[in-house]
Amino acid sequence: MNRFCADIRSCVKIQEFYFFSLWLVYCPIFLILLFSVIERSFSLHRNHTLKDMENIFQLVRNVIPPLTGKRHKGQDGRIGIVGGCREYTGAPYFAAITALKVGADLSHVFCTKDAATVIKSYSPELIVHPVLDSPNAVHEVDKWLPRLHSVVIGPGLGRDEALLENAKAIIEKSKLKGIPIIIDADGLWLISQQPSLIQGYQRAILTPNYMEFSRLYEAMLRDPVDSSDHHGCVLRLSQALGNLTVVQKGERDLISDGEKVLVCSHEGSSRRCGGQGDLLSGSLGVLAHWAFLAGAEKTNGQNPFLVAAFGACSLTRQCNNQAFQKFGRSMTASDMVSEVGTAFSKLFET
Ligand SMILES: NC(=O)C1=CN([C@@H]2O[C@H](COP(=O)(O)OP(=O)(O)OC[C@H]3O[C@@H](n4cnc5c(N)ncnc54)[C@H](OP(=O)(O)O)[C@@H]3O)[C@@H](O)[C@H]2O)[C@@H](O)CC1
Ligand SMILES: Nc1ncnc2c1ncn2[C@@H]1O[C@H](COP(=O)(O)OP(=O)(O)OP(=O)(O)O)[C@@H](O)[C@H]1O
Ligand SMILES: [Mg+2]
Repeated sequence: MNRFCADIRSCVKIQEFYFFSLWLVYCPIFLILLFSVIERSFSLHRNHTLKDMENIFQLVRNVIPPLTGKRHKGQDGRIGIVGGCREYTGAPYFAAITALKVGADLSHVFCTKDAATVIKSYSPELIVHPVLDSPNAVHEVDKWLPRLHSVVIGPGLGRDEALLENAKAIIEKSKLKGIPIIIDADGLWLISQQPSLIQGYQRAILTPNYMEFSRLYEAMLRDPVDSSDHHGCVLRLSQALGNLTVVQKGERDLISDGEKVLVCSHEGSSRRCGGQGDLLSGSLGVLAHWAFLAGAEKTNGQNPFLVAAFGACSLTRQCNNQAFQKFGRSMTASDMVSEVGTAFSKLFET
């Protein structure tokens, strides 16, 4: 009986040993196969995304006007910035100077009287109109509109009722002339109070940050933002506004015209100082004009405002990346402005 039990025990041990050796042989093979499948699917996804990004970069390159001796001052862009009040003089400056550094020929700022001298003193390159709080503000800006290729409404505008009323009338005048309009900052505050002002005007691009997006979304969809579905939210907001272009800024920028969602995750940095969105809206002022002018052939049939927005997001993030490498934590929006030229060449001219 003892011997019988010993036989059974040794038999069980042999079986255990057998299964253990099988496990030793097959487990690594299984793991290698599993990892190779996972690796393959990730790298396929990565290649796919990189290829898509490269295609859109190429479309941005296509719309950039070549620098030739045949063009006269003004042809590459006359951009208007509507914003700048007693409290905020930095925001319209960052937007306007970025427009120039991206390649516009002339950059106009329409701001309050208080802000004008301050903004002029930052830069002799800007043309500054101290009209926004004057009784005939709308007429004063309207005089210039036929000469402007795009307008950026909102950086540093503030929330004074009279200024918002003037901004509203300037948006209406710009729409009548078919001018591309970029709406940012307090301009978005105005739109979230009165969405019909811009609804259905497909030459408009809205550039909300996190907070501005939530306000707009709640105003239009009567629901809070679904934080598990960012793509769906930006798509729905664009659709609700009549398929105009929405750029939701954040860790990744999501850009939608209600049909497509482009993602810009170009490497920036973790530094979140104020003014970065102003660089984005200023550069978008120029790129929207260039893409709109270039026509469908140059953008391969893609919505020109999607292409422009992708270009502006990539450029802003590249400026952020370069400035952060130089200055680290002390980096500010002015340091990013200094990087516009090299960032632009690196992304679009190499
Ligand atoms: N140098 C200058 O002159 C500059 C002037 N500027 C001008 O200032 C004006 C107001 O613009 P704005 O962006 O500060 O106003 P608004 O939309 O109310 O947001 C404010 C609140 O939103 C929140 N918040 C924001 N992001 C968030 C996030 N990711 N995740 C979560 N929360 C987030 C955050 O809330 P908090 O953290 O404080 O609770 C924050 O306080 C406008 O004219 C603009 O052009 C700027 O351009 C900067 C440079
Ligand atoms: N978490 C993040 N990581 C990387 N980049 C970001 C992040 N958040 C925003 N950005 C980038 O910073 C730029 C400005 O976005 P932001 O949300 O700061 O705008 P904003 O609040 O309007 O800025 P401003 O201070 O000029 O008003 C965009 O180009 C965006 O891509
Ligand atoms: Mg902003």
